[in-house]
Amino acid sequence: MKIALLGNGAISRYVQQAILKQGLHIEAFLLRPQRMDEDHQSVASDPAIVSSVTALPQDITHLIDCAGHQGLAEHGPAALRAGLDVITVSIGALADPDIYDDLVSSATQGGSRLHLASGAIGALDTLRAARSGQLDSVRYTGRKPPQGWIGSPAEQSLDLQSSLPSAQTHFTGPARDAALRYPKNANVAAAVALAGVGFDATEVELIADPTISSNIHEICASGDFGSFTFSITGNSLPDNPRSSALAAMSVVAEILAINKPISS
Ligand SMILES: NC(=O)C1=CN([C@@H]2O[C@H](COP(=O)(O)OP(=O)(O)OC[C@H]3O[C@@H](n4cnc5c(N)ncnc54)[C@H](OP(=O)(O)O)[C@@H]3O)[C@@H](O)[C@H]2O)C=CC1
Ligand SMILES: O=C([O-])CC(=O)C(=O)O
Repeated sequence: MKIALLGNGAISRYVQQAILKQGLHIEAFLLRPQRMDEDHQSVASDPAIVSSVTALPQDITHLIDCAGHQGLAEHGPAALRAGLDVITVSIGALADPDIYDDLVSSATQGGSRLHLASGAIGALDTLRAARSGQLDSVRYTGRKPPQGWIGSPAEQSLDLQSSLPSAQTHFTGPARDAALRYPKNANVAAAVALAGVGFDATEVELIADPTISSNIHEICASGDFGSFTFSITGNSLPDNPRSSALAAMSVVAEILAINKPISS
């Protein structure tokens, strides 16, 4: 397994430290051209720093996308066409039908696969199993402290900088709209949609809540299997209040799963 990392933000930095502890090496970083001069020696010995898939070393087998929707849309298809497996946490990008189709046709062409990390949520296995029967309804609620929504459309309806008097809903609608409008905040909505009833039938509510200090994600689903409610209170990454630590951990888990003879 020869790994290249796409992006060098909060999730990428967590992944770098975690996989090095597991004895895996980072062979290359795929970064924006203006980021190529930054120092990455602390986490990888002499990595290649490139700004396109074609410039990656020939022996790279996996591209790990920690760069968000734009990064996946820009580099994912080229990597898949070149035969690299791609692991991504930028799942909301798949809500755009053009990007989705491009990723599917590129993987088919390259004989490669796109692996979706589970991200900041759990219970996706339950949804996947439940949809084999009739899955009637799936509702996802994402709740973060006000600062977790900074830089999102929540800013248009709420003053996130001053203290909100109470929890405020700033989005209700289908998962497709949530994922496309909140590229840094609603990847979980996309993961829930893809595992369950799809982007258009999954109902989403997004809430800025001044009474909490963690990111709380909840799924309520019902169908032939019965019903379930899943809730997780996720700590943020120290470098980015928007992103839960579990999202970065799920990327690490996905990388480690690739070399295991038994997948669990
Ligand atoms: N599935 C899930 O549950 C979750 C998914 N996410 C997704 O993960 C993404 C990353 O999160 P996080 O690490 O916290 O965010 P950060 O903003 O800390 O890091 C993003 C990194 O990606 C880089 N980047 C962005 N676009 C490109 C590009 N086109 N080419 C190369 N590099 C690029 C940024 O570079 P620069 O600084 O130059 O912009 C930056 O280094 C989020 O945007 C979100 O979409 C996040 C949390 C949970
Ligand atoms: O990290 C989280 O808690 C969730 C998140 O940002 C996303 O779904 O994009």
